[in-house]
Amino acid sequence: MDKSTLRRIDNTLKHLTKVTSDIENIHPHLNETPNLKTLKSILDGEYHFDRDRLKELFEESSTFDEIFLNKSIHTDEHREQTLKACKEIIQLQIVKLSDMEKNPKKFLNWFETISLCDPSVSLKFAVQYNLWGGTILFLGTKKHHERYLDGIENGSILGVFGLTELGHGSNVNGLETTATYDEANQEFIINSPTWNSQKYWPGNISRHGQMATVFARLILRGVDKGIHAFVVPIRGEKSNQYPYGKLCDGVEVRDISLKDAYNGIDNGGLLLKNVRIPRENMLDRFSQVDAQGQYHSNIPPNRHFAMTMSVFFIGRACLSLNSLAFTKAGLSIAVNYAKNRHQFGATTKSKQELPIIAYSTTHRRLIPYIARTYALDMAHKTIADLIPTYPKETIHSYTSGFKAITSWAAVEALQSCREVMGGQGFRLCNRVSMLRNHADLVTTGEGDNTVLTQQVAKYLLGLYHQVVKGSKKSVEHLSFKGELAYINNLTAQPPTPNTNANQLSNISYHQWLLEKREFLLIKELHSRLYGRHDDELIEPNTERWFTVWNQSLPLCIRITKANVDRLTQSFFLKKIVEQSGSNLVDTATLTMLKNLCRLDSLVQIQKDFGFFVNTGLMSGESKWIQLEDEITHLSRDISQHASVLTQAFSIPNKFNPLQNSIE
Ligand SMILES: Cc1cc2nc3c(=O)[nH]c(=O)nc-3n(C[C@H](O)[C@H](O)[C@H](O)COP(=O)(O)OP(=O)(O)OC[C@H]3O[C@@H](n4cnc5c(N)ncnc54)[C@H](O)[C@@H]3O)c2cc1C
Repeated sequence: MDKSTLRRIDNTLKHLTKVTSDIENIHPHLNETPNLKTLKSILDGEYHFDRDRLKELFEESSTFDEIFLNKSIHTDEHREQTLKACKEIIQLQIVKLSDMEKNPKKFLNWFETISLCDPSVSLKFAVQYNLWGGTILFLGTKKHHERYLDGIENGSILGVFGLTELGHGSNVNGLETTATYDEANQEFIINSPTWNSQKYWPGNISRHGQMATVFARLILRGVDKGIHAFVVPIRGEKSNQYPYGKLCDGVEVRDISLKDAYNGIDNGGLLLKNVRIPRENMLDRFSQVDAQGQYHSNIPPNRHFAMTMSVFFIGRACLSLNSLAFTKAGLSIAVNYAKNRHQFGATTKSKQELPIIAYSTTHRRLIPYIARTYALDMAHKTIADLIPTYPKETIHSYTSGFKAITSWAAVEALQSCREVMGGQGFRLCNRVSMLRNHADLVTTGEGDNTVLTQQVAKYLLGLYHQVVKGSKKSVEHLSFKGELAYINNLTAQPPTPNTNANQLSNISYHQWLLEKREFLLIKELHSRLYGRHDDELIEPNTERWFTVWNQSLPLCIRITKANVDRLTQSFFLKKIVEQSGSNLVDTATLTMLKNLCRLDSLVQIQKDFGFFVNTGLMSGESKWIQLEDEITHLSRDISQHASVLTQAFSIPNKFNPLQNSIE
């Protein structure tokens, strides 16, 4: 990482530590209603026109009617409707494929908005644009760009991203497909040597895909050069009999029948039997094979695979936003229900039944998730701002951590919405159980969450180790940089509030707790791996190292959660400070944002209460009761504005049932 990058990160982080003191001054009361228009414009962001155009299309075109929620439809019909919907979105020409690189903010905004309609549509784009398109854009060179990018963007060349195999999912480094170079013909021979080596899962395989990027082991003169990507045609000329083209020689496909969700996607298995492709079909941005079969690469062999995979962070950010959009829709629908559903009354004699949104348990089952959704939304917006300037490895860590925590939170939130809606939550037409099932896939797709947390923990551990290794100084006297710069300002004792206010409502106190937790967890992982055991250090990359690492995997999940919670709070605060500097935002709206931030931090702290008490970071006899009361009261106070908060998500009417009555 160069010095100017480090300086820039340090400045941003310094700014973030300062913002809490500014923010405490915003008026704390929640009596006034926040401004719906202002909230909506903050959430819609600078590309709000793009959002409006897409939402207009969803409302007006019957292609976006979710027929599968009202009756059983044939899978083929669902798949064709999904493709038709994608083509109608493409016709709006809102984004270009190159926006993934040149304007990720616009691209992410677009992707989040398309996640509001049938989720199969957004996943079809994840396959077509992020994965198939992304491999050509990021791993290919000019010749590939000229040949394929336009067709991918306008939907005339539908493609597959063939990474996962039946035998290897998370550990794709172990995949078996081979690409053997045939010097005489200047061709690669792509082969699936075993049943387990078939490409398994990719969308667009079983029906629509014409081409595929296939990840395979490059074999040159009998030597395995590791995993590289190749463009392989899988279907040929189209005809009446084969509207998407007849399978090419040596290509065998199978369909992965019905799934729990995303049935508009034609996921399948792909076996390649010695399929020949020309030499130029190797995606050669990072490494090349010349006509004589000589291998050239500027990247050290041990970094090649990581480098190849590192380009896909944008797809991971898209899936994260996918699950966030599902949560927004689910919360809107559940709030509609809770407002309109009346059960029981204040007394047995009272004729007037109460809307279930009046019950304290409903507050607790919905409002913290609304707070989390706002917090994660602001965090994703901040990450989108940082993508062009931050180092790739930091963005990789952010997008991995946020994808994991956002999708896990989405499943939890949508289950809560489902239960709040009683039996109505089960009806597919009310969408919530459907959204929950789709959010569930996000915990596995684009990298299994549990596996991703190991990458975040490794990144943070590496940064920590760089500073502490070989130093005789205690941690307090070391100077951390970049992501870990916050450690330099960590005080032993928590900040005391300026006024007589309750410490638990103090945002600086939350920040201190969240920072301390992350720091202590990273320190713990470091001492397990780099500390002395029976007075000796563990040699890295040994069986013993692996045993300790393996035992520490649950800790990696905790570290990722701690890292994402800390970042979420800082990024949310940063956005609030930006808004407070604008004359357009009224005090009631700012107050609401601040209290959503406060509630989210408190809920995350409560989830890990045992840790905070056990480490002495929180003490006091009735702390748990105080924390519980604070969350209950904040949830109650915010609940009176639940409708405004969820209306600001502006879910199109078509996808937002139960707004006026329950049928
Ligand atoms: C609907 C859908 C669409 C998909 N689309 C595509 C696509 O277009 N292209 C493509 O290439 N792939 C695609 N995939 C595949 C997807 O990327 C994989 O499912 C994912 O990477 C996980 O692999 P797996 O399913 O083999 O799970 P496994 O790797 O078998 O994992 C199972 C469990 O083992 C755990 N585990 C694995 N390794 C470790 C470890 N080191 N430490 C601790 N725990 C571990 C995981 O946490 C997980 O819980 C798709 C999958 C689905 C479901």
